[in-house]
Amino acid sequence: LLFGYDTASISAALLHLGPSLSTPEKPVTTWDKSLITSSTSLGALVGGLFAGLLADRIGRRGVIWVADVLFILGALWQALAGSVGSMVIGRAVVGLGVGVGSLIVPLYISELSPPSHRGRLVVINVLFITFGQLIAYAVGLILSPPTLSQDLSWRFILGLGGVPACFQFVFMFFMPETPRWLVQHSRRDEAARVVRKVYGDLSETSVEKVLGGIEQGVETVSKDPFMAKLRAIFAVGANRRALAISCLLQGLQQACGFNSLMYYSATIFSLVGFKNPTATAMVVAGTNLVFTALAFTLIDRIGRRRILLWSIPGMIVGLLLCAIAFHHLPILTTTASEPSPSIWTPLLIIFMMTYVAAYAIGVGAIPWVVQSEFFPMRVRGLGTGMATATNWVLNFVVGATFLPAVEWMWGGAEGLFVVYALVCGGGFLAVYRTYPETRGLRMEEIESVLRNGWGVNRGTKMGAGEDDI
Ligand SMILES: O[C@H]1[C@H](O)[C@@H](O)[C@H](O)[C@@H](O)[C@H]1O
Repeated sequence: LLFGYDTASISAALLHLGPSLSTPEKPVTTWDKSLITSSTSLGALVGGLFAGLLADRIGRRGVIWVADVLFILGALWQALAGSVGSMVIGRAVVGLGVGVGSLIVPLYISELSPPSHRGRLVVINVLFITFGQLIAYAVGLILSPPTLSQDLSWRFILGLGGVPACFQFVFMFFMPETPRWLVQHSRRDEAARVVRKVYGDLSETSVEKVLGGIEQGVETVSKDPFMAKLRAIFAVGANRRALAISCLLQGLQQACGFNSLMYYSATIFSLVGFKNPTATAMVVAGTNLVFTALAFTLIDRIGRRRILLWSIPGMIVGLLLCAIAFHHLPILTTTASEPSPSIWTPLLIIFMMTYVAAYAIGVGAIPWVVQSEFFPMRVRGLGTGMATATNWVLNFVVGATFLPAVEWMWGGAEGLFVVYALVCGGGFLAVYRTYPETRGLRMEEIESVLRNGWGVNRGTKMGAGEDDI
């Protein structure tokens, strides 16, 4: 929820922060706005890279607390910012929190949950990201002028991100550490207590079995120095393929341009003359939430691969239709000018909803699931870290280039949307050729599929079992 709120709240805030952060000599420019937006992604990249290492030292719970502190500090900093520079710092601090959260929360969920529930629980995480984004838009709508003055509105929209972090900070005292980390730090009794609590009615022999499995995995992991893991991830064919597919999917999730809508949809809608751009932008966030919920129900029934192969063509159609609509829409250069009524305005919303729906049902959620189930224990930390980093690097590129690209190319949003469509086309081919179906397969079966090379398994075997949690 915090990940979602803090990445999306910028959409409404961007509409109002200009006058507060401008000086007579230096008004806030498009570049400043891009920098303010994308500093969060850059912070997230750095945060994600360190989170894994920290998680092994101070525990998964400890790192969630660290993320909360960053969320709270960053929110306060943004709310009090007086210049573009200090705003960039505030957003980068929040970004650190987002990056730490984006790595640690799926890890925490997957280490704590029984393997048969892992995929769907990771989708719940994405569902909450999209819910946080919707809340951010709703808060943006409610607090925008005239409810609050222009200066107070964006300060409250961004500052409120600290509130859920305070709640989580307290709630985490009532949550357990993961059994895997406890075993790794020779706290076996506590680990047994957590396993009993999570699984409910497990017999003592089964608890021992689960703990035995964890111990085996932990042994191989802790004996490996970092360089050995690095070698293993590139030299072993199955690991290399797992890494390539995870990074490919995370890269596609961002390079398809979705977050340019998430961050800038209010700006886009105000440019094409919508009276209430934030309300209109809520359509984007709402569609994302609803179709991520649908993904939750479909992911185990239809299979990851098949959903992706439906999702990407839908995105391409949506993007090309948006490009056509942009081509026909005049761009307003001042907020005072009135657009002439045009059929393309409502059509643009419908086309964007098509794109967002197609994205949310597959590309929006599946990369997070795949990276949590593809890597064997030995390289899991490193592999998920690298895939998450790929996500944030491309998130940064898309966030930083959107406004300048639109400004240069305009009527150029259409050009950019065609570029996103081409990226999706490449993504489709890559997924079609390389990504094997893993629905219902156990960890070791996934490994054997990956060992045997690209795209060998199009099977649909059901019945997830236990594995090396
Ligand atoms: O899975 C999430 C989700 O799709 C969000 O809506 C998006 O903003 C994030 O970048 C992505 O990682």
